[in-house]
Parts: sequence; C-alpha cells; structure tokens
Amino acid sequence: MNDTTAGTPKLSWWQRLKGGLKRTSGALGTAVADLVIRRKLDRAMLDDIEDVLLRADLGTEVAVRIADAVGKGRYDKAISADEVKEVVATEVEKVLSPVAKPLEIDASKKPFVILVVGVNGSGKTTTIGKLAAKFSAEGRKVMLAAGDTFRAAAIEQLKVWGERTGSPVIAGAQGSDSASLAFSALTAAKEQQRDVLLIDTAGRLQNKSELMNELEKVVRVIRKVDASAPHAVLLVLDATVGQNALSQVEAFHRTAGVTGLVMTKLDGTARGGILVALSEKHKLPVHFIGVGEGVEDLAPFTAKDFAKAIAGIEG
Ligand SMILES: Nc1nc2c(ncn2[C@@H]2O[C@H](COP(=O)(O)OP(=O)(O)OP(=O)(O)O)[C@@H](O)[C@H]2O)c(=O)[nH]1
Repeated sequence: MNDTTAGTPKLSWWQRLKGGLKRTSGALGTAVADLVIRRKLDRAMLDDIEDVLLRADLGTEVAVRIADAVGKGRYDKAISADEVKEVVATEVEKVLSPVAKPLEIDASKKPFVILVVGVNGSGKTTTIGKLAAKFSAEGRKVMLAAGDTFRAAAIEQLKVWGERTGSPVIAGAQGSDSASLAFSALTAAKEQQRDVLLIDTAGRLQNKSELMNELEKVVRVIRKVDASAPHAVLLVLDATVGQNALSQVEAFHRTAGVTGLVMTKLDGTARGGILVALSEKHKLPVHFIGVGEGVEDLAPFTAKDFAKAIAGIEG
C-alpha cells in the first residue's frame, strides 16, 4: 500500500509500524533472548518474562497470561526466544482481535456525525484530514467543522486539510463558542446534504474540567439538531504517551461516550504496548492507526499485524 509518493520511495505502513514499535519489540526481543540463553524454563524465568512484558506497557493481566502461556508444557525444557515471541504474538492477537473493528458509516444518517476528541497534540486535526481524504475517495461528501476554537493554528490547519481534500470547512474566529460552531456546522451539513460531518474539538483549555464541560456542551448542542448524533465519537491517542493513555481514555469516555479509538504516531518512537493494556481493560473498538503525517498514513487497525509488530516477528 502506498509505496511511492510523487516518485519518492516510501516505506509501507507495515514497515513503518514495525519501525515505530521497534523500541518495544527490540527491548522485548533482547530481554527474552538474554533470559533464555542456556537456561531451562522455570518459574523465575517466567517472572522475568512477565517483568519484561510489564515494562513494555502490556498491563498486568496480559503479562501474567502470556507468561502462563509460555510456561504451559515447557517447564524444565530449553526454550528459544522465537518460541516466546510466537506466544507473545498469539496472546496479544487474542486481546486485540475483538477490538479491531472498521469504522462503519451508516449511510441512513445524513450527515453521519463524527466527533473527534483527544488531548492537545494527539493528532486530531491530522486524523480528520486523513479521514476526510479517505471518505472523499470513497465518494462521500464530507464537511469539516473547526471546533478547536481555542487554537487559531488548529483552525488554519483544518482549513488546509479542507482545501486539500475538497471538503468545505465551517470555522469561526479564535475563541468563539465551539458548541455553537458545531450547531451551525451540523445545520449546514444537513442543508447541503453532506454524507459525513467531522467535528474537531479542543484538546486543551484553561483546565481539564473546563475542557470536559465544553465537550459535554458540544454533544448536548449537536443533539438539538439531530437527537441520534454524534454517531461516532473517536478518541485520538498519541502512541508515544505510554501509560498516560489509560487516564485519557477514562476521562474522555466518561464525558463524551467514546465509541472508538485511533492511535497515532505509531511510526515514531511508539510505546504501542499500551494499546494492548487499553484493549484488555476498556474493550473499545480500535479503528485506525496513524503511521505518519501524510494524508495516506492512516491504516485500518489489524490485530495480527499489530501483534506481530509488537512481538518483533517478521511479516
Ligand atoms: N509521525 C506522526 N506524526 C503525526 C501523526 N498524526 C499526527 N502527527 C503530527 O502530530 C502533530 C500534532 O497533530 P495535530 O493533528 O495538530 O494534533 P491535534 O490533536 O489536532 O492538536 P491540537 O490542534 O493542538 O489540539 C502534528 O505535527 C502532526 O503532523 C502520525 O500518525 N505520525
């Protein structure tokens, strides 16, 4: 997929995902290789494997389960690092398979309203741009709402994405009320028979409770126009934040009723193990992963690929 852009050779999304998760898979691989050298498998080794998995952010439940699965039938036998990696990939895939779900656009909703939430800098605006490009390519008429009225640059950035993807952008001045902007955007999207309305939101206000109050207000106001909206609430998470992602999910889920996740920056120095801990705990659907800043750098989330990348298995 997308191996070239304007003639420049480009890494495939799989290569970038694998590269991004190298910090996790590399640390895991080295630690496991060190552990299994010239030793037979015993409880102490399983405890060490568990520690390695915990350091990779996979979460206690999953780490314990993987260590148990490694131990099954292998006590007092020599074990190879590759065997351990295979078990890691299998167990991680089991956690991720139930949450790897495509984002379904219900065409009977016109527009299908997608509210995009997440902390400052997580990649909301970029993800909206990528989604707008994807939906437009599928033949859907998209509209964007620049609901992050807190940051002037966010409004400008969304306008650029609008131009790039041929999607009209509803925007107000910096500091204007984002709930009334969402109201105007949904009204306009209905009038203009758009298929999808993507609403950007602020990731930072003066403080967290203000941010959450504003989000609640946006949802309330949207419902005045369409009681069934928003039809999807996507939480965008930056893969480099590690454990912090857990509290972000809790806060946004409580406030905005998150329906699905997008994890960005998996091409960087990602700490992708956290997605496994999140999936185990919250079981929220994961729709897409971001593997770069470009318009094409949004890939559907697939459990098997992600599990292999975490475990450091070639694919
Ligand atoms: N490497 C990489 N960078 C990304 C990805 N997604 C977004 N970014 C970059 O992350 C930075 C922040 O992205 P934005 O889309 O502005 O984030 P935001 O959540 O809208 O931030 P605010 O508008 O400040 O709330 C930008 O420099 C993006 O280009 C990704 O998947 N990979």
